[in-house]
Amino acid sequence: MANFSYGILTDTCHLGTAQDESGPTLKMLLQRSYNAMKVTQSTVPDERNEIEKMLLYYADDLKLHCVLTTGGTGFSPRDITPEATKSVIQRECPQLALAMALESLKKTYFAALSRAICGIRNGTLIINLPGSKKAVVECFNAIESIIPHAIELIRDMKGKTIVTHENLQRDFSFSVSSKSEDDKVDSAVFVDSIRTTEISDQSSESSFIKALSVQTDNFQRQSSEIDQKSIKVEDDRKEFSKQSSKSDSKDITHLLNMSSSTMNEIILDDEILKVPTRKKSKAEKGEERTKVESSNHVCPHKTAVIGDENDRNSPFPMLNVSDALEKVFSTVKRISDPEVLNSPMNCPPFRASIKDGYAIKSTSSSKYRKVIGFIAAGEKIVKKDFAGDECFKINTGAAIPAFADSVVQIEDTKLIKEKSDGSEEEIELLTIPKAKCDIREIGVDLLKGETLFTTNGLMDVPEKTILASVGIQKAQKTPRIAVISTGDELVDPNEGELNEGQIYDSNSTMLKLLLQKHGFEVKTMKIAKDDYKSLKTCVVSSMKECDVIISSGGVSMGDKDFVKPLMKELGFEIHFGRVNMKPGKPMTFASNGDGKSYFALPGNPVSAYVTFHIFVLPALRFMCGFPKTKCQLPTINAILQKDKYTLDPRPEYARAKISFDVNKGLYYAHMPDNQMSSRLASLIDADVLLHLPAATTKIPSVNRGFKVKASILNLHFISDYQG
Ligand SMILES: Nc1nc2c(c(=O)[nH]1)N[C@H]1C(S)=C(S)[C@@H](COP(=O)(O)OP(=O)(O)OC[C@H]3O[C@@H](n4cnc5c(N)ncnc54)[C@H](O)[C@@H]3O)O[C@H]1N2
Ligand code: MOO
Ligand SMILES: [Mg+2]
Repeated sequence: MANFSYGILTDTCHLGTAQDESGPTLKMLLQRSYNAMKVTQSTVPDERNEIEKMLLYYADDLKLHCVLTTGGTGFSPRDITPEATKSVIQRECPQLALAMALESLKKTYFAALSRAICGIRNGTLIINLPGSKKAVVECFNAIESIIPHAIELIRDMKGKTIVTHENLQRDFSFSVSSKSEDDKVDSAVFVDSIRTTEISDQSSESSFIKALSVQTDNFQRQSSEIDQKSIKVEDDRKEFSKQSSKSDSKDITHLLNMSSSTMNEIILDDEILKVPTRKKSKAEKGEERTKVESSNHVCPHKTAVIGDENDRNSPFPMLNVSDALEKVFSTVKRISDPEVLNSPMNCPPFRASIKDGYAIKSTSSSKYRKVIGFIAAGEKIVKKDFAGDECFKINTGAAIPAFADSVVQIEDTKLIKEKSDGSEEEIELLTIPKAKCDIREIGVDLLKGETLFTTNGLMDVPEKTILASVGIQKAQKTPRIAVISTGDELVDPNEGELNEGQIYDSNSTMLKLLLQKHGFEVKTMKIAKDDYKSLKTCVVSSMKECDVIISSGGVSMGDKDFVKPLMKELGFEIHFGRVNMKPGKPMTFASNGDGKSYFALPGNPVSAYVTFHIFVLPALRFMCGFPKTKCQLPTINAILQKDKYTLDPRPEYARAKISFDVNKGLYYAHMPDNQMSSRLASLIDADVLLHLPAATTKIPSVNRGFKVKASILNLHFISDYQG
């Protein structure tokens, strides 16, 4: 995301004598959500011309990308921010104000008393927000994800616009596909690759242009603000439309990604085809899936097809990873508002010596100084006055005597005389002392009242350490998490021997340790039997204690895979039940009205490991207040060191080792052949997850030298240094 410049203008009318909390909160939100580096903040009195002047200054002189006002939007005679805004904007954006109003009205009817407006002046987006801190947070959250995109549109940043717009359209997006499995994957991959913005590295040029073409078509239809000129690559487009037009309407229906509301328009090569909305399956209606699917067998070649009552395919549309992740981000709730923590004390709280040496008076010209005392760290401040030719021996970190103004380090002195007990009596200064030398002044590290940092639930070592340094004890605020393993075959590795047909439960250990590794605690851990009642008891009791449930197993097509029907029965909305990824296809995510999130990971251990990193970890970090940009695993680009790898029809997260060529500054990915999702051994030495694209008819495999994005799994992610 580009780093845009923001302005915050607080109308002081609502403040009275109180301090402005909304402005700083807003600044924090901008920094947290967009990593905003440039935020200009000021307050204005509730005078219309003053507000207008500041808005003009922000827009015309500073040319800020976006200005957010807080306060002055109400009904009282002093509330004139909307009027001031109206007089400077050239184009009004009423739907932005509506988006905020709709969100606020969910919280309180009093939101109807806001007259906030939004609009554009030249290249600057101006947004009125209410005055109260709480309302500012609510309104900002309502439009958080749309502001950068709005700016891109205003500034006519087309390249970015296409990518961002596609992200924003996730609820209405879909992958256009054709009859053959390969071709279907082909177009889905293009859409995914462009959406994840890693276009240039991994796609061939024509793939990229083709993807851009598909994207552009969709995008252009939905935004009248955007240049209508389409990007055409004739050959690719012809082939694409030829394949697409082969599909009958039933096929097209199956291929729609119906992740949210009923999408019944599909845009295909300049035509809008109306396709019938698919009849809901019993499972989607919340009826027990066992009745529908108890004897299911699904042909593996049709895994992306959405089933209905007449066939045995999964009724859940298969989302691509980026859409599924966006769904997670837009569903899970931040567990606490960010809070600015200020230092309750000065650091250091007293003048401290920076060196082991002598505390002296720099005002004295005496070369020789009598040593009249010894001051160690931790001792009280020596308050008594002393003569210019006297000094105190002092240790690093000890309090400077009240009447000393300088420290001379031991190295710059010479011992002249010792007492009979061996202690120092007189020294000679070898340098001319300067005032304030080697003294750490009060508050030089931190001033009382100075901002320490903005909290999020999950504090890292520097945050926890700085709190310790000022004596604040603050508990982490992380979600309460339940981990549930499902399966009749599972035996707790700490208990009992295996009988025939049984295996040890390794997912519980894995998920617990992964959560702990990333700073989260597990509140409850359970193993549920593969029967509906046992699973229900387990989930219901976990829901009482926890905000997040992470289960593994029981989400695929088996007649004992009860997780999805149970979610329905317990009132969860299933946001997705399949994802186009390998491993991890049956990955499921649901939430309920009480703000509980349920991540149902596939049972295969490696599938659970991968889906944890791709979905659960980012969600938990997001809940704790991290900006989206800091929720996912960090990535690098690596060069594949493998002669030929046949790509899967699904985009694959392959485990690989990384070596680093120190001279060339390049990362190389070494990928073992056996990537089976049951093979936990593939995780040993796995430094990264490679993002391998799905196979297409044109690119069925990748070779040595293929540049691939890789998500870093471990702190020590370089197994070998070369050169
Ligand atoms: N007809 C179809 N069958 C399957 C499909 C499909 O699309 N159609 N998808 C396959 C994929 S992909 C995956 S992944 C698995 C996911 O299955 P479930 O989430 O339903 O998990 P289970 O069936 O309960 O178990 C799968 C596998 O994992 C082992 N397992 C489960 N829990 C644990 C644990 N805690 N520790 C260690 N190992 C565990 C379990 O024994 C099974 O071997 O479905 C495919 N099937
Ligand atoms: O996609 Mo499943 O997660 O391979 O084993
Ligand atoms: Mg299963």
